[in-house]
Amino acid sequence: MNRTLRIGTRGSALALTQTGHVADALRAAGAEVEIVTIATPGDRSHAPIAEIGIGVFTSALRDALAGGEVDVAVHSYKDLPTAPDPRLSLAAVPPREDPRDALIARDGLTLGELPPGSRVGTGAPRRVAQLAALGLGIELVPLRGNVDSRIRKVRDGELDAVVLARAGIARLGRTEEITETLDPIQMLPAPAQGALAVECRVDDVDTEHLLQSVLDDSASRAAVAAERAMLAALEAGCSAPVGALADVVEDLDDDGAVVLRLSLRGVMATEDGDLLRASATGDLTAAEELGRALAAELLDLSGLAPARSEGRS
Ligand SMILES: NCc1[nH]cc(CCC(=O)O)c1CC(=O)O
Repeated sequence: MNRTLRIGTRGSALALTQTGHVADALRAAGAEVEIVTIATPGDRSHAPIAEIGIGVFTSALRDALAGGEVDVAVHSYKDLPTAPDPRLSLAAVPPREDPRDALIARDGLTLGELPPGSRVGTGAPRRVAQLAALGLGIELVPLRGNVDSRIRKVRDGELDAVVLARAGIARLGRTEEITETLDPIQMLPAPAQGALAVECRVDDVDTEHLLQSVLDDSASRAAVAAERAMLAALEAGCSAPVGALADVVEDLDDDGAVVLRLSLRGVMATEDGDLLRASATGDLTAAEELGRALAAELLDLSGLAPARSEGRS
């Protein structure tokens, strides 16, 4: 295969950095690649994500890929809608960055050190629900925009702190500005946070094989598959108050041999702001079943579940 692969990306600093890493890995494997920036309506609008809808950052990129303008699309996985796009193949999930959320606060403060009344910026309902449940007496201020502009609000004194994905801060080379990485016991990340999704057209099998062999990490793929299956089964979409985190853990089988398994934790906020939590462990090869089972448990806890015996398709 000696054509140049055109890799589509959003134009934000974060997206360009992420895509740059993917391009470097493909070049190191001998491929010729070219990066093409695609503007998305999500980049142009300043409205809250909950208002402009799921997929604002990703659908223009997917259309450009399906329409043949580019051959590969690189997304932040957590920004993708849960519904599969039949035109495209998820060819690779590269090794995942640290999936946790992080605090950037004034004066090096941690969450527990923020005085009551502190103004903490975050737009995501998932983060709002989990921060509110900690009962710290902080004021949660709606916030969006790119990583740089969010951090600047702390530097400018407009906010006392912001909560962001650690992975985004790390990819921009700014980890030294983090004042606390939040423990998933307090703050479960968004499903697929810290992971990238690398797509190609479903009929482009040469590109699919190249992406898969050069970039795919099976442990990251399995962890993210469990989290996303949980989210999809909760029919929640990307801005709903759902957190999930799967870890690959070592376990012993019946004969005492070490096997790798997936350990999945999930949290869902009710309309009253209560947090429902559940966790389960399952086979690495049955990630989606594990995610669906945990979603069913959370729905049971919420009282919203259809009777288990009816099954959820
Ligand atoms: N929706 C915005 C978005 N999409 C991906 C990341 C960070 C990188 C990642 O999670 O992969 C961010 C910023 C944030 O949530 O702080």
